[in-house]
Amino acid sequence: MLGFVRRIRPVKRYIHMSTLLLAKERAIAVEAVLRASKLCQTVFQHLVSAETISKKDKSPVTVADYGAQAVVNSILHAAFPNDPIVGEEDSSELQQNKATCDKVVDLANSVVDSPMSTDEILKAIDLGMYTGGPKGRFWTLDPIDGTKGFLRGEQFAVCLALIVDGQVQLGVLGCPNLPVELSKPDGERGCLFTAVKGEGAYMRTFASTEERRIHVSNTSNPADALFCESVEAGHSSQGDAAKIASLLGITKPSVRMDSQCKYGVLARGDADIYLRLPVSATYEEKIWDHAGGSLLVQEAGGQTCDVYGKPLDFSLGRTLRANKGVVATNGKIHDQVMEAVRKVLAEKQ
Ligand SMILES: Nc1ncnc2c1ncn2[C@@H]1O[C@H](COP(=O)(O)OS(=O)(=O)O)[C@@H](OP(=O)(O)O)[C@H]1O
Ligand SMILES: [Mg+2]
Ligand SMILES: [Mg+2]
Ligand SMILES: [Mg+2]
Repeated sequence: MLGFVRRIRPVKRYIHMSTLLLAKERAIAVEAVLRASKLCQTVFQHLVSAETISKKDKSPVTVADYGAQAVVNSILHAAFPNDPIVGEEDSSELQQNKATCDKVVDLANSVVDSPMSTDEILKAIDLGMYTGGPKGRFWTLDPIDGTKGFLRGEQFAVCLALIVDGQVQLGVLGCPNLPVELSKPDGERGCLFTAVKGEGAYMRTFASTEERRIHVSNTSNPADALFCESVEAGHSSQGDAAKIASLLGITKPSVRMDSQCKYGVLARGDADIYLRLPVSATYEEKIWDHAGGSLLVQEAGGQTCDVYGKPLDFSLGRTLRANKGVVATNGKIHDQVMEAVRKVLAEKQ
């Protein structure tokens, strides 16, 4: 009996220690995402579309994008100085525009404890230039995912994830404009989703620190499923999503939403399928657009893969270059959804 106790004790201690270690990363990530979300909310509420700059890829980038990346990166760097960061933005264009740069500095300093100089802010943004890869640990940040949603006054998210040896271990999504209950759009808004690998998925509101465990839906008949997809028609790939829905017998209109908020609503059971079909042969999905959200769905009991059924591979650099598109479901209807995706994609060959 004593021998048995001796054998299990070290195991217990190991589990406890690993949870504690993860707890620091989780707490810092939550703090960073909440502060960046606060910054985004300030801009969101006083949005002036003239403040957007057109980047080469024509996606709108706002002062909030840069400010949020500066805030998250500086908080991460203070807590984990050796951790590299794969962030969406860099400061090259910002450095050419002093007026925007001054706004970013003021905005970032409005949510951090110790004010940073312009130079410190630019350096913090550029901490995000890591290339990613298969070894070691790094963070990946999308300071505002769904910039188009942000500019339209709809859904956007601050998305942060920790990747260790190619596996997503922690994901935190701040969704400042997401209704706490999707069916009550006039009710409270602001949701924070957190998932640690092996420890489940959680949601809290911005107004309260109380977390509740979340789970995907129980929908087991694909015909009853609710689809969630991007607002951009282009991401639905010329009616292919509609064909897939029709093969599954789905008659309900899809919920269209920008950003990784889609993973959040799937994880908490408000939708059953998130479909992201490949938009072009050459587009590679970015790791920061999927890392946190895909872990969240898995930890809530769902499944994620690409349109060919391959696991999302976060070990190949800044993009998911081995994958095409994304399919995320509540798990129960995953096989039927994948079968319909296969059929519709095969018709195109
Ligand atoms: N051509 C193309 N194909 C696929 N994906 C693209 C493409 N262009 C951009 N992006 C990325 O989509 C991110 C926004 O995803 P959403 O799901 O919010 O899309 S949508 O805006 O509702 O269409 C968006 O993230 P943000 O830039 O952070 O908003 C982009 O990384
Ligand atoms: Mg972008
Ligand atoms: Mg994005
Ligand atoms: Mg972004």
